[in-house]
Amino acid sequence: MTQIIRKIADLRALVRGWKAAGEVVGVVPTMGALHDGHLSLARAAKADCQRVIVTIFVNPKQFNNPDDLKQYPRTETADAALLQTVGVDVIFAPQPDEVYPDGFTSTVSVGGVSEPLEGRMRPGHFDGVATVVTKLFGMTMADRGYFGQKDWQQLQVVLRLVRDLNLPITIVGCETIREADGLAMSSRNSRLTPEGRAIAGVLYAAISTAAEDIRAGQSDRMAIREAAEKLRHAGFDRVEYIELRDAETLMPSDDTRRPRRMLAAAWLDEVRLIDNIPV
Ligand SMILES: Nc1ncnc2c1ncn2[C@@H]1O[C@H](COP(=O)(O)OP(=O)(O)OP(=O)(O)O)[C@@H](O)[C@H]1O
Ligand SMILES: CC(C)(CO)[C@@H](O)C(=O)[O-]
Ligand code: BAL
Repeated sequence: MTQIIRKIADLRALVRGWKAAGEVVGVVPTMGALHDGHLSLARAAKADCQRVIVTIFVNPKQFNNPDDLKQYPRTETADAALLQTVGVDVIFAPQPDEVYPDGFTSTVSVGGVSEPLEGRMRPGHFDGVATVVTKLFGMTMADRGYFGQKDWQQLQVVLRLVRDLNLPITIVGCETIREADGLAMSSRNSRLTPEGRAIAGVLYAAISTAAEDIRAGQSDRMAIREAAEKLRHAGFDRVEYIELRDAETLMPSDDTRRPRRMLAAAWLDEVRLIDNIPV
């Protein structure tokens, strides 16, 4: 039976018991409105760990856009039913004042990898993510943390955070789960209109073709320009960025000996879609 816990003290008491019994604890941090992408992380955690905690917390500190925070989908009852089917032990779903009580003033800020791309477009976003993730690791005392590659830059930020602060947790990056047309599953997809949803798969198709063309010898700049054209032609409202970067540092890179990643963000129906693939 999946248990819902809202208080940090209750969670810690339970986890202490598990740890005393020598059990490995996995955590899957989420903001809820769960889909198969999240469930794949929970399943990966179940495969590796004796105990699995899924956290559901719409973290106000990582939203730079108040409308985005207000409109963020909240579906806790359905989420709990889904997590029950995966055999998750605990849903930790605290209220904001449990996580950020009066007098809270600390911020965790990861340099370098947090700064470009999402960091530039969503000022303060990764400080909010790094702060809450550090707190969730502390609250859950988990041995392993599961994150999706869909949020590639976030995964690199978390890996850097754990290395820099010597946090006693192993981070596992899990593959992006996609809809049949290639669209990366995301809670925000539910805000697309039927017309928008019909063209949203072009984002993955366009960056996949660009990556193939680059591997075949086309210039990075030309391949990226063609991908952006395809998005505009399909009906995307705005392409925020399509960039080829070092996969770990997220800095511009033409060093083909190191892993590189193509990352993109584009607007459709006032929904901001992101995606990324290896090159
Ligand atoms: N399609 C997916 N495949 C694999 N992991 C995913 C996918 N979508 C989200 N995740 C991962 O699930 C975790 C929680 O993400 P989050 O709750 O923000 O969901 P989301 O669907 O990405 O929502 P958003 O609309 O905010 O992008 C993150 O580690 C994220 O990378
Ligand atoms: C990791 C996370 C749960 C932190 O709030 C969030 O950024 C997310 O859902 O990817
Ligand atoms: N999925 C990353 C969290 C966010 O977009 O705020």
